[in-house]
Amino acid sequence: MSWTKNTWKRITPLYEKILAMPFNQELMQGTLPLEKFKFYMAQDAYYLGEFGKALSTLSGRMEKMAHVLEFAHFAAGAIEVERALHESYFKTLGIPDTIEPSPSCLLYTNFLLKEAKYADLATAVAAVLPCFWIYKKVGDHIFEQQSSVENNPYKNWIDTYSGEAFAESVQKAISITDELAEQSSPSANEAMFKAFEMASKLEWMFWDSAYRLEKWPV
Ligand SMILES: Cc1ncc(CO)c(N)n1
Ligand SMILES: Cc1ncsc1CCO
Repeated sequence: MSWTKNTWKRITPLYEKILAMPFNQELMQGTLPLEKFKFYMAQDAYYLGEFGKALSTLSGRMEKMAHVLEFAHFAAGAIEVERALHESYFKTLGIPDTIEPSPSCLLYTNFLLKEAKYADLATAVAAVLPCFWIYKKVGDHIFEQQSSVENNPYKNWIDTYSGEAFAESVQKAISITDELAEQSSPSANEAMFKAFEMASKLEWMFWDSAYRLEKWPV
């Protein structure tokens, strides 16, 4: 079984917890309070900028030219989505331009930047994969379930992550990760799993922190 197939099997209980989160359930129903969505949007803009830098670092660490190029495209894609958020939601929702990251957001982005720079290459790639794959799965799930909901105010968000362009990137990221896993030892494959699992937990925390409008304790 491929590394990614095996990993998805092991991560499924956590993925199901993510689907059941009130943030995602209410986003799907269109009932998520706007204040929570605005908080999420602002934090996600910060996230996408740092995520873009992590992908850029990974691009420069790749051995195959095809992979250098793919990760450069991913990095550009993340920054373009960030830009698009500023052009659409930021203007209409009146979100300020400078964003202080919440504790969970900073924890997640710093984890990704640290892995991208210092982890073994295969582990570093496994650390960024949940950002692609979990969003694709959540986006598809919400898209399939929301046909009964009319005029969902979060349609734009849903369309981004259930769309064809994002699907192509996700498929490429999955196949590069499997290629690197095949060239790695069983213990390296387990280190990859640990990084994937950590990033998946941080995805859960990111949604949870938005729902709670997380603040710094001091
Ligand atoms: C927190 C988070 N993870 C993943 C994605 C998908 O790029 C996103 N926009 N935000
Ligand atoms: C993972 C990801 N999220 C937003 S853009 C992007 C890279 C795809 O181009």
